[in-house]
Amino acid sequence: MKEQIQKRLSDSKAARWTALIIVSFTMMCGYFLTDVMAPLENLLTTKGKVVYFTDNTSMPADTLVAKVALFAESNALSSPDLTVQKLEEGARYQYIETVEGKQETVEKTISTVSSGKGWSSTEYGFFSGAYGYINVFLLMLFFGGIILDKMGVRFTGVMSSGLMFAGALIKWYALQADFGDAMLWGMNLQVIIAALGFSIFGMGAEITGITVSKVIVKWFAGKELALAMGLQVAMARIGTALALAVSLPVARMMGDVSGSVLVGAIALCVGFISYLVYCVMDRKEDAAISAARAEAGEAPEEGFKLSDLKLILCNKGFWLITLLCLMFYAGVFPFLKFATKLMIYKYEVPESFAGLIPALLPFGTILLTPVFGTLYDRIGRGATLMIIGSVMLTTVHVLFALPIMNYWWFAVIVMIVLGIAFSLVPSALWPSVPKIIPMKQLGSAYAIVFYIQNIGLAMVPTLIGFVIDRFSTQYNAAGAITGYDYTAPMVIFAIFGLCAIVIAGILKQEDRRKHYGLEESNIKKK
Ligand SMILES: C[C@H](N)C(=O)N[C@@H](CCCCN)C(=O)O
Repeated sequence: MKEQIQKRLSDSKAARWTALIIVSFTMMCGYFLTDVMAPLENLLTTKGKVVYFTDNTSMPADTLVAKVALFAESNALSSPDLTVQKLEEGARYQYIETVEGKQETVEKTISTVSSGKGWSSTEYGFFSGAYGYINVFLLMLFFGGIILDKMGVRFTGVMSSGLMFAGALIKWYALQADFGDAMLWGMNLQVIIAALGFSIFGMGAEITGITVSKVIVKWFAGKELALAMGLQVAMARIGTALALAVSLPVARMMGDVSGSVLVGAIALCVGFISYLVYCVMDRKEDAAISAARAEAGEAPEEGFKLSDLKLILCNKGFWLITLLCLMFYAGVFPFLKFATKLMIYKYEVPESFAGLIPALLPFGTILLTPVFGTLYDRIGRGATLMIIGSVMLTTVHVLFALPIMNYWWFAVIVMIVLGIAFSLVPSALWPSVPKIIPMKQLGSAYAIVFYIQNIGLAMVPTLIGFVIDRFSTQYNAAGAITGYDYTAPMVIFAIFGLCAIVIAGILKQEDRRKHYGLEESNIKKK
């Protein structure tokens, strides 16, 4: 038996960590594209051009033109003959601004000018939720799990990472093209085509996600499984953090939001190639497994049967993990899509820096997810970690909802707490699935968890976008938007957190009854 174990490629530390890095890189590129539009919400929902000044403030271009004209008129200066088209980077303009109740003449220099798209918050919410539409409504994620268990990680991974790339290209095409006023289903045609691209991308990203999970279990079962999953999630978070931090600067530099998506599409092309490299390793690992089995006189492992689905679906522990995943992630990923604008309007952070505060969230998790993963590997307590994380998530959303402490530093502290919660739950949740479901059904099991989770990822942004348009947007007498009150959307996010606490509590009880081992360590003593 010992000899057989030595022959597997995954028994080489270097080989299994290399495999992990390669597949995690592909996933990281996917996460970059997933959140690349989040910091651009303000730009996407502004009509016409937006000017960014060197002092990191910004304003719609037509507002600046009007203010400059008004300044010239009230100071009896000759009219500047300025139009939005004539605004130039590096040019200085004077106008009147109300600072702390007093009117002051300010002089600002334009840093960059970018094109807004004039989407409504509902359109932005519809577009953000599109990530999950094909997965949920066409059951593609569900079928993706079956394809994974039937066809294996090589075929499925190549197919899904190819879909991510194709979806990103469609999204980029939609954003850089001009569709004029063309409408479909009551929405701008650009929104619909960009959403189609994002849906295809989302299908690829989720199927790649379950494939990568199966790859990690294949190489790390009985070894550093939670640490490996934690590191994969940490690399994914680097993708999210980079998206939140660099997306707006890139869009400003390239003069249009499509520039950031193009960078993501290029990264995905590299991610696709890196998965092809993993396939070479996987083929060798499979050959080693088959050879070792033949040598030991063992029959090849039985394949996945559709009847296996019943075993998954009848497992109460599995459903609790799935529902916890739905509620917890509904409170995090959709929140990130709206967090930059929350920073601008509730905490008065200049738009140029506003994306950096939500970016703290994934940055914190880069370090903490593997740390909590190691903790779970060594001392267990998985169900407890999930309860603590859910309590933190709820507290954070309640704090964001309350009309108190509207200071940027408070938002930073709360975001760091959210980062800890966002490390605790994923580092315990994902390695707990193989404790409840056997390896040969794992692809389908992860697919069902992801499927249910995607219902939240698809519907919650749409719901929040609608709630912001309907209940949070404040207007002046002339009908222009003056600000946003985020109480209602944040209360909705807090409710998801509350549900997560209840479910995590029941899961811990169920673990005590069924002995899944969620509170036990992962590393098997030899
Ligand atoms: C969005 C995706 N379905 C997801 O849930 N991703 C998780 C990581 C899943 C890792 C499973 N081994 C995340 O926390 O980003």
